[in-house]
Amino acid sequence: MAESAAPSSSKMPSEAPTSSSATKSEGPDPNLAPSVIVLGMAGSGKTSFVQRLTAHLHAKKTPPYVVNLDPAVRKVPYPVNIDIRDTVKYKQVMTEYGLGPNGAILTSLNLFCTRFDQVIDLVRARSSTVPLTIIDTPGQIEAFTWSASGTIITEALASSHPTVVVYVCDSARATAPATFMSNMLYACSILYRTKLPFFVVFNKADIVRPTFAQRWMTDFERFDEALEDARGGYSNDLARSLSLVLDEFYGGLKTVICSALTGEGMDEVLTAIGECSQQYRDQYIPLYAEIRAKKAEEAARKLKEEKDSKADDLTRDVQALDIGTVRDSDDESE
Ligand SMILES: Nc1nc2c(ncn2[C@@H]2O[C@H](COP(=O)(O)OP(=O)(O)OP(=O)(O)O)[C@@H](O)[C@H]2O)c(=O)[nH]1
Repeated sequence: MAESAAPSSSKMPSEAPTSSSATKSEGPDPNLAPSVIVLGMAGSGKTSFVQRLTAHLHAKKTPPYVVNLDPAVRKVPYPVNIDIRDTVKYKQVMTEYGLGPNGAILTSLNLFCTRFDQVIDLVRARSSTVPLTIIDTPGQIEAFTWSASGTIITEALASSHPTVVVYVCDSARATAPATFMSNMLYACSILYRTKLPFFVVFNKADIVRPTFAQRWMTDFERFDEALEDARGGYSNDLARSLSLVLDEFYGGLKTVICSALTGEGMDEVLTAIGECSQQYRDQYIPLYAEIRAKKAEEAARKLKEEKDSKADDLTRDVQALDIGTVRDSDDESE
């Protein structure tokens, strides 16, 4: 890792890790600086957004701590503190294990995540001197959001200190109602999967003003009209139904309009991060405590079941032994 703690990539884990040593047993510290996980579809502008937000914070003389989790990116255009590429060589992973691009990204993340506890330690150590930690993720969103290592990394951060998810949406592409709906479905699934405080950034506002998207989220009729204009047949019917389903999701959703190109909206992004960090303290920590208590209860129940079943086996063995002993002594007396 750039503040380097390097897991060796010479051995490929046979499958994705299933648990993390990164999970801090003592529970989250709400007073540490928040970590911001930046997600979004390929090309939505995640890296440009991280670059702009980093520059914005540098200009305010409060530089952030920055982590790059994209092993396949050729050039990182911002000052990075921890870079997955210093630890895992993506091209080497590809040739060594005969993998395609996506398999190599997943494997690189798996390798990195086995030592993510060291990243957490570094992030926590810097927490008193930086306003926030920004985490850039791989281009293919599913490599992070639907992988075991993505879940482990997210949970390791969330169980350590305030963690916020930012979903970057490409406003220019979202003008098509079906693409907009795909983005919203993705955003919604990430929210329900991570349960973390969350907001959507409508990026590339310099190309298209994303006020249309905000209107679609608050006024179903407007979205319906856009669907009529798009004339997409079955997919429009589907988008219409989904829009009604997503109504509740839209209701509690924070959105920010920004442009990573011009720098528009960066103060609003910082405000949203602040609000989400507070939401983490007020809502996620109690939820997390509840989840931990449930898990501990479940583990204790399983342990007791195992012990009881072993005790039953032992009793049966002893009984069988007794019967054998009685038979043996009967045989002897005969
Ligand atoms: N006009 C404009 N272009 C942008 C903006 N943000 C990003 N771009 C452009 O969009 C393209 C993709 O941006 P990236 O930052 O590489 O997007 P990404 O999501 O990190 O891409 P991958 O990680 O490769 O999926 C680049 O050509 C950027 O210059 C923006 O706010 N306005």
